[in-house]
Order: sequence, then C-alpha cells, then structure tokens
Amino acid sequence: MSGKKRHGGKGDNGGKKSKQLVRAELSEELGEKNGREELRRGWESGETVQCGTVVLDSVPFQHCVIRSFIKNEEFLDGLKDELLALNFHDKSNDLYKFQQSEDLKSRKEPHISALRKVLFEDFRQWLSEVTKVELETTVDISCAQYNYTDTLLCHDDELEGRRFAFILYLVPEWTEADGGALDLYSTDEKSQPGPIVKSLIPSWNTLVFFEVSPISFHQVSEVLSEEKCRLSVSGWFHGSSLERPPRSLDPVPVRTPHLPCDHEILYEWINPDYLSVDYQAQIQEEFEDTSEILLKDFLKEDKFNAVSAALKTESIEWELLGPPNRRCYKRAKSELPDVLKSCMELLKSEPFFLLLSNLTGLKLHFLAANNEDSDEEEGSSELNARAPAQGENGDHTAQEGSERVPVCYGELRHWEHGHYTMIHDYDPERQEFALDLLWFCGCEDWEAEYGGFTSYIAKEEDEELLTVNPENNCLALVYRDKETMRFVKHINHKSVQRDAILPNHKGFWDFAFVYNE
Ligand SMILES: O=C(O)CCC(=O)C(=O)O
Ligand SMILES: [Fe+2]
Repeated sequence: MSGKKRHGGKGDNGGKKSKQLVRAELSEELGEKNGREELRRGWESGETVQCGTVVLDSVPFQHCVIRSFIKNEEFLDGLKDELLALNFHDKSNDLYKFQQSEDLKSRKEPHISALRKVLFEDFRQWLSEVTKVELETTVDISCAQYNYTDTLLCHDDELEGRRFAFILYLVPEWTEADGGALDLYSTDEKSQPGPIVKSLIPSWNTLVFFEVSPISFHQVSEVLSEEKCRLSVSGWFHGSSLERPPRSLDPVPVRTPHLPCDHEILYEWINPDYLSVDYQAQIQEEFEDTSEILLKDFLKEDKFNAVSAALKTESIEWELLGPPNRRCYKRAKSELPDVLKSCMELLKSEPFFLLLSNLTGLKLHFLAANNEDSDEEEGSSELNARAPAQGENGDHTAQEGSERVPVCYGELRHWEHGHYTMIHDYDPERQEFALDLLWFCGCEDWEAEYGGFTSYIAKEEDEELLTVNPENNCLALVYRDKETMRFVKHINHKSVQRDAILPNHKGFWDFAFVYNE
C-alpha cells in the first residue's frame, strides 16, 4: 500500500478513510428521467430547452449550461482549496495567457479524485444519454486560473478524439464587467468565425459543455477584474470526432516589384547615418550573423514628426481585419493623407529596395547582385551597393531560367487594446523566406507588459526566437526562414491606462512590409 506518500493539498489527511468520505454527487435534477428525455429530444431537434437548472441551445452551436451542477456545495469549497494548492504554470503564446495546473488525471487529492469520478462516470453517462453519442472513458482534465489581463482567444478546440468540451466554474460573484466571459462566435458559410453572438458569464458551480465541431469557435474574453480569479476545471469527453471540412486559405496579398523612383528620396527621408557605406557594411555584417537588426532613429526627425502628426491628427479610414481565429487589428485603407502615402511609397521604392539589400546582404535589387562574383569590386550605384553574400537563403522555387523579381507587400496598421495576430496553418506567410520590416510610430511609454510585441518562434516548437518591441522611429528588419513563424501578442487592458493619459491617440501604429528576393 502506498499510504505513506501524502499528496499535499489542504484538507487531505492522507488516510484512506477520509478519501472514502469525500464524494461528489450530481445535482438531483440531472438524475430525473423525464427531464433527461426532454433534453434528449431538445438536443436532437436543436431547439432551445430549459429544464430546471439545465439550458440547452444550438445557437451558434450546440451547447448547454447546467447551474448548481454538484449537489453538495461544501464539496466545492474543499475542491477549490485543493485546486489552489496545486502547482500552476504560466502559459503564454499567440492564443492565450493564463495559468494551468499540472495534469489532474492522476492527482490523488480526495476532492479532485471525487470530481474526476463524478465527471467521467456519472456525468459521462448522462451526457451520452442526452446526446446519443458514444463516449470513451478517456480522462482529459485540468484546472485553469485566469487573472487580470488573461485570455484565451478565438479557437475551436478541434483535436483528434475530442467530442465534448466541458468547463466547471469555481468563481466568486462575477459580472459582465469582470470580463472572462465564454464567448461563442457565429460562423459563415465557409465555417470561419464572425461576430460573437452569445456570452456566457461564469458562475460558481455552473458547468458548461459544448460539442467540439468545425464551427465551435469560442474564446475566454480578457479578464478585466484586477482582484478576482476565474478558476475553472475543464477538459474533454472523447469519442469519434466530427468530420472536418477543409479550411479556407487566407488570400495571398498582392506583392509588387519596386516602384521606380529617384534616389533623392532616401536623402529626404532616411537618417543620413544609414546612408553611409561604411555603416551599411557594419550593419550588413551584423545582420548576416543574427538575421535581425533594429535601426533606431531611422527616419529623419522632421519626417518622423510629420508622419506622427498625420497619424494622430488626420482622418484615416481603417478596417478591422479578421477572422478572429487569425487576426484582429486595423489596416488603413488605401486613401491616405499625403505624407503617409509618401511614406508607403518610400518603402516600396527602388532606392529603398537597394538600401535594404545593402543593409541585409539580401538580393532585393539587381545592383546588389552585380558583384556577386567578386568581393573586391565596389558597387556601382550612387550608394555604392555592396555585394550581398548570396547565402543559401533564397527560396528559389521559381521556374528555372527565369530570373525572379524581388517583390514586396506592405500595410499601415493601427494596434489598440484587444488586437492580436495568431499563427495558423492557412497563412500564406508560412513556409517562405522573407525579410520582414516593421517601422513604429506612436509608441511613447509603451511597455512590453501591454503586449503588442512581435514574437518570432520556431515552427512546431514553442521556442521564442526573437521579440520585437514597438519603439518610436525604430526600424526592425528580420529575416525569416521556412521554419519561423511570427505573431503579435494580444494587447491587454493594461495598455488602457496609458491610452487614458495620452492626449491624442490610443495604441500605436506600424508600417509592416514583407520583402521577397
Ligand atoms: O474556460 C472557459 O470558459 C473555456 C476554456 C476553453 O475554451 C479551453 O480550455 O479550451
Ligand atoms: Fe476551448
């Protein structure tokens, strides 16, 4: 007998006897046969059914809310204590920020064990009866804490074997103003999530379950309460998954070759330090080592001020981009005030492509490749283009013999509270070699803890390779290979305090361009 080993939690006096005393029971209403039959019919027909403490609904997808889920209330207090005594790990990536407990599958604490038993025995059977879905005995359960600014962005839960998701909330008095709602998204004809059509506010001893399907898009909205902890136990009942239709690819942005333009444009716009041949050579050397570089004070001060002023005071039309399982930020429409239009043109211009070649060693301009064969030869352009080291880094998938023309795509973006991008399988940016350019404006007093930074990670591993923090007039150049993905971290509620004291803007802006050799 392994009675010697004690498993921690408060209220656990280790003995076998106390374990047997701790029992969780489902609310009596769940035991009633008539109710169960009515719910079964409701589930089958997709109609909304309220049956005592149980409410079934199929909009926007089949889900159910069960209030007073566990009969013995005092059991829940014991459960909560055991859960809070567990080790929690900070989890943070493009999709979420919250704390997760160690796996609850084999924890021996009496209340946790009893909850597992009631969920995966009694309740699983109830669920099978109501939904007529055969469920496996697989135990898949953990505990989560969402505190101030934590969130789990839009996702569908789909993973082989998951048939129903469940969440049991152990929260204090909770209102809409506390955030942390379980939001359900509607979907369009291509099964892409659109607007949120239902928000379930968590409440003590309420269990929500829903069918995991290609349209079960939901999120935990950001917790806005600075004091309350949104504690929950959640997991999945497994069974055969529903069929998954292919997802739609994001439209590939139209990439264009450089715009012909006089070299004067560089002297008008760019800090002259970056136009010095020697300094460019130094930068290129560093870039070739690390594949990234930050160039501070990149634009001349008057240009930076002019762009800043235009962003803050001129009227610009923005569109909010989705779908929410992939991105949420504002992109400027093409009609722009003159100075911003000129700035966009600068970044697309031929001299700028050549400047980027000189700063990075990438072949973004034919002049940059001229002296490919000879290291001694100096470049022949006005800027003395230096030979870039033509590494193994080009994705030369173009048809053989045809010279590939370097291209770019760029947008002006506005980042505010609630905005983010996510890594996903249908991104045309996946699996390519590219030079990313970010140039920032409106970032005064921006803190990393607000989010909004761009994080580069190695595909498949969650390993963070590089973080680019927004900083005024700073140009970030990052060379991305096929194994590298990036996202912009969710901008959280802490940023709102800063917004409140800034005179004329919220969040920040960036010009985001991608260049391909
Ligand atoms: O806590 C919730 O309300 C939902 C959690 C969730 O969606 C998940 O863990 O996948
Ligand atoms: Fe989920």
